[in-house]
Amino acid sequence: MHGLGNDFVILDARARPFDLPAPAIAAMGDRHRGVGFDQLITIAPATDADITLLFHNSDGTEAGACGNGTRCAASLILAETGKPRITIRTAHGLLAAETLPDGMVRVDMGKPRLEWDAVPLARAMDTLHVPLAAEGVSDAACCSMGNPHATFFVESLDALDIARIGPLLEHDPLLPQRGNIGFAQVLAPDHIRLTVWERGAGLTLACGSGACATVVNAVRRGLTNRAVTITMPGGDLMLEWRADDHVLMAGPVATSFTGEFPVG
Ligand SMILES: N[C@H](CCC[C@H](N)C(=O)O)C(=O)O
Repeated sequence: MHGLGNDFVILDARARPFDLPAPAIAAMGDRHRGVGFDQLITIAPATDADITLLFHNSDGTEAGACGNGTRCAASLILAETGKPRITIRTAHGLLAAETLPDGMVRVDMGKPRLEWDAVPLARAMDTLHVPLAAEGVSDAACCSMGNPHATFFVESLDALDIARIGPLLEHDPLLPQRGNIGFAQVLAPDHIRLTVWERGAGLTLACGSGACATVVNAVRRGLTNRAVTITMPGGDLMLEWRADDHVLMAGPVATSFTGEFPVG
């Protein structure tokens, strides 16, 4: 499936639990020799929710959150159960998802974490002004949506060589668990243009948790309203950082193909 070109292989492990080792995930994630994906999403049973979701990047590493993947997997369970709303157990807590009247899938991505050790950063500092820098960018705003995000607000995205500076910033020592790196251009108080270099997956067409982190950081910097459209290379997501601190994200989902994968 994909959400705005942010693509996923979604495995249903509810009937038969399995544990894929990191090298097997990376092999499946290889776009030339495997299936290829930004993230592998595993649907597992839950005792206190409709499902549990686990996320792995295409390099085999685990991620605590994945916004677009959550929307995609949620759409399967919403269709399967016929429920108007489902709950999802993730490493970032219990999330809720629903289908909107226009067919978009909306997820309540929970609350952002703004403390330096929650991002996490390497040492105590103000997460609104983090001295990360690379050619053309400086002064990041950081937060966690269950995974680490750094956002750079720039005059123009067109001047940046993101494929070059993205991996340098992802691996900066200030980010001990590495980071998802967002490059944001504020077009209007309700509109942001965003490209994300993802930890463990590289340049993506869209990133849901990155879009959540961007609206949070933009509002903290006084740059936008709390409700914004975020335009990424793959398309638009609708974001709202509500007064109760929850971040809501809505957008389209699509199924590319279905199949069976032998897990041994
Ligand atoms: N594509 C995902 C983000 C994956 C984050 C992952 N790259 C990490 O290591 O945290 C999304 O839509 O939120």
